[in-house]
Amino acid sequence: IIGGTDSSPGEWPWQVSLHVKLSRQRHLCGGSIISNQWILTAAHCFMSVQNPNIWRVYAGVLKQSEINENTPFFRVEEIIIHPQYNSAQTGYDIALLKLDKAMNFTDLQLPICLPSKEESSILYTDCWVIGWGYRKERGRVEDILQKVTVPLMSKEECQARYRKRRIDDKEICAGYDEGGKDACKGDSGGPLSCRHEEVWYLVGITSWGEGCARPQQPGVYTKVVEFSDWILEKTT
Ligand SMILES: COC(=O)c1cc(NC(=O)c2cccc(O)c2C)c2cc(C(=N)N)ccc2c1
Repeated sequence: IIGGTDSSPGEWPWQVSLHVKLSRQRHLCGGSIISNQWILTAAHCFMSVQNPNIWRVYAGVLKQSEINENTPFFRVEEIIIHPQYNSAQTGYDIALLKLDKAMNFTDLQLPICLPSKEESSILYTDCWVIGWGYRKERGRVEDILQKVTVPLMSKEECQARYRKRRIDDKEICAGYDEGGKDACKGDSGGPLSCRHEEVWYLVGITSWGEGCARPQQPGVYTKVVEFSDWILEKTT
């Protein structure tokens, strides 16, 4: 996260850290708890590592330094990548992780609401992107979960910023024309959370952007409401 601040314990209880354990172990992506057995994240997180057995899901953590060999984690029983996914830049950057066992909800690990299609006309004005990703383009994974507020923008405005690419209806953009606040590498898969009438909704999944926090280069997110049917089909 560029231009953000430290989060507090329990502020974003749906945020999880996805680690890969090979010879060493490291945070690769974020994700969101959407039920006691399912995590929603980005498909591009799995492009080099599709084997479910090497992934570890950490919930209820604020700092990466809290994670050690004694920290409890969930194993991944199944990775479901959207069948139309090719690359982050061409959309459908969405994936579901089925946990090997159902988690108990606590103050530190709770699900976020999926936006419903009926409410897709809501203009969200209080949106935040969070993660342990880079704080600058040539950065590294951060210790304390960072948060930054970003305004949503129209597809037309986003398309005007990304002339070389096609921004499709299943993507949503957010950011500042002057840059300076944005998600970045390592935040991928994490939530773009928007609060509406005291309830938080998972409006976007951090997907990509040209660099990070550059002027007129907004963050591009998978538009979760466009995948409601797919999510329900796969998780029920
Ligand atoms: C795996 O996720 C990404 O690669 C990756 C690469 C990006 N964009 C880059 O151009 C980039 C950023 C940092 C280092 C770097 O090498 C690149 C290519 C990303 C940019 C944003 C955003 N601006 N909202 C969000 C997630 C990103 C994930």
